[in-house]
Amino acid sequence: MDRLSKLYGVTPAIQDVSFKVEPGEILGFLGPNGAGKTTTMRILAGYLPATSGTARIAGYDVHENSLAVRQRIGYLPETPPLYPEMTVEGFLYFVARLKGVSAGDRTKRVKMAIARCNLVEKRKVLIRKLSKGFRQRVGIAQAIVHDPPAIILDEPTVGLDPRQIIDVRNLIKSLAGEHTIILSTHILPEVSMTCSRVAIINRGKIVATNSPENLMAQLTGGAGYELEVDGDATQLQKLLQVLQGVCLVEIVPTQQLPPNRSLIRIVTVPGTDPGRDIAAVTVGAGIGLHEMRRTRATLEDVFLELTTQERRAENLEIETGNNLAESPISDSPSEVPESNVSQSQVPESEVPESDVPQSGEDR
Ligand SMILES: Nc1ncnc2c1ncn2[C@@H]1O[C@H](COP(=O)(O)OP(=O)(O)OP(=O)(O)O)[C@@H](O)[C@H]1O
Repeated sequence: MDRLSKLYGVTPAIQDVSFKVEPGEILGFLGPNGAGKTTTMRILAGYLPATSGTARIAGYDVHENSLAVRQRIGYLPETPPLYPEMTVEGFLYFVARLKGVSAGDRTKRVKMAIARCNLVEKRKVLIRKLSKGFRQRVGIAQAIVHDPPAIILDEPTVGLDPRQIIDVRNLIKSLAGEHTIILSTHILPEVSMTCSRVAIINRGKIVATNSPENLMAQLTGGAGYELEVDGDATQLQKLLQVLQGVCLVEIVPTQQLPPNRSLIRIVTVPGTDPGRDIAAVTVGAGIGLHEMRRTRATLEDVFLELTTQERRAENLEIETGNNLAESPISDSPSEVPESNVSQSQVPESEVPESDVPQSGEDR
């Protein structure tokens, strides 16, 4: 996707969003609430027109060829588009037909989706009788039933219990390779556990794209060392603080060390490694060094660093009055929400239930 923007009325929900997803990879689209994830997912899925910019899936422009795109993607919106009075199997036959799977292939595809999503025992059960975790699996099954090359999952684990979350994450991981997956989430561990690459969005703008490991390595906001030393470390703190490559030295209050021992946390300057000097200064000062270990930035550190940097810069601009043209994204809905979505772009999930068969027998 290239420089995708969406205005709701005059309020920008996303601005100049660009990223590329390689075949077979799982890209995590990570951002806090209201960052613009759902808006981006819906544009990609061909259900919402962008105000400007372009996006292509499997070579097809999501706006100009939205029908072709919808046949080539599986989309799981935040609320799965399920029909409670249908059986799991009946619903999947219905979706397969809707997605253009030929009558001859339907049984094979439905069986495959049921098996992939571990729904064999539930295939004859009415959807309304399923737990949330199983419904989510049905949601994923409907997204893969037509074997699309790309799958778009909007917050796929929201509202699930820890066991269900693990199951759904494993299911998603097992789909990579065969399918290209974009998964939006505001949950950090979801990204590090499931995704090979991450795009971080904050207030409508992409602030970083990389593998979780590279992000953690590059933005070493929390990287450095932890030292366990004998006695009071106040003097050592002063000596370490002036070393080249050292950003911050703090004595961490902890009950977990034996008496007369101190824990020191050192944050280092990104791209430097003053480990040898830290050890030399400590030992040279005659201080007993029990342990010295490296600490690395977590994805959480990276995320906080990126999202708070933006906010800090923005606050500064507001304070100096430079931000009048670019007002921050408002959380209040504008008057022109979905009205610019044409009827043909309304997803199946939004089809009134009266328009769909009420039994699972429509094949
Ligand atoms: N239909 C709409 N009309 C007006 N504003 C909207 C509409 N939908 C979303 N917005 C606004 O656009 C911004 C981005 O919303 P979006 O739902 O894309 O974010 P999100 O990252 O998916 O958030 P969440 O994780 O809370 O679902 C928000 O400020 C939101 O209030």
